[in-house]
Amino acid sequence: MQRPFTFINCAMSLDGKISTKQRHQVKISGHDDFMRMDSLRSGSDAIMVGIGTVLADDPSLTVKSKILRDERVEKGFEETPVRIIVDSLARTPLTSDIFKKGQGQIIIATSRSAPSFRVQALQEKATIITAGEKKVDLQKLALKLHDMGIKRLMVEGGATLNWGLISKDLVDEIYTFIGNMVIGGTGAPTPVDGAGFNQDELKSFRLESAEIMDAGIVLRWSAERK
Ligand SMILES: NC(=O)C1=CN([C@@H]2O[C@H](COP(=O)(O)OP(=O)(O)OC[C@H]3O[C@@H](n4cnc5c(N)ncnc54)[C@H](OP(=O)(O)O)[C@@H]3O)[C@@H](O)[C@H]2O)C=CC1
Ligand SMILES: Nc1nc(O)c(N)c(N[C@@H]2O[C@H](COP(=O)(O)O)[C@@H](O)[C@H]2O)n1
Repeated sequence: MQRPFTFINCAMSLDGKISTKQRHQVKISGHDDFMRMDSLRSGSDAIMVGIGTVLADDPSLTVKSKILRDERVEKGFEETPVRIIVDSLARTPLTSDIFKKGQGQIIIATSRSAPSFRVQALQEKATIITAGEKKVDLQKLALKLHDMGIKRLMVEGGATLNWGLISKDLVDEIYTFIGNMVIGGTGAPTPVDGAGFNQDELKSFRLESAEIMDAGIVLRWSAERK
């Protein structure tokens, strides 16, 4: 299957949480890790998030460094990589920051269950891709994105989208920044939530690097294929 090289980047607390139990965004990374993330954004053809992250964090997903934006333009790319929201029911608010900041293509990946009035409203602002009946079929979406020229895809969560991709073997690398705070909370999201694997289904990743950064550490993992 021809699909983009896909990697997840996330930041978690030392106790393995990516936001609070109220799903409020937490600044886990420090300056250097945000710069590392910006550089990963800039080197990608597209950046993807789930609708849960849009509703919780309202991210813009733009490249923050002017130097990196200028480098992209010099190479003939848009300042901002393509931004993709995985949103089965087309719930993305029309007032989202993603529509207000940055340039370039925005893709909303929906399912056939999305109400047509919401799809029509979003069509004014974004390219709509339909894949799947109730939920977005991530394998079909990956194929379509590859056909559209997206060869390197950065995923910025959240917990449920990460599960959807990893459980379908669609992830090649994971970067995890581990920060120096404890968030706690049984219901607070972790890097990968969803249904979870049974013992005989666990996915393995190989540790490629570990680098002390800010007040924490950044790990890079690559998928071990069976
Ligand atoms: N620290 C960090 O690095 C980061 C933290 N976060 C945090 O994560 C939380 C958000 O995570 P979460 O609530 O899990 O939301 P996600 O961003 O993971 O979005 C999940 C939603 O995506 C949609 N979706 C559609 N198809 C699929 C599919 N096949 N598989 C999986 N999901 C699918 C579903 O909604 P629908 O059915 O409506 O389409 C689903 O509920 C927030 O608290 C945010 O702050 C987020 C990013 C990074
Ligand atoms: N890498 C990282 N470190 C943190 O501490 C974070 N809280 C996040 N969150 C992610 O960054 C997105 C914000 O993007 P914009 O600055 O709006 O472009 C947010 O939605 C999370 O995906 N990441």
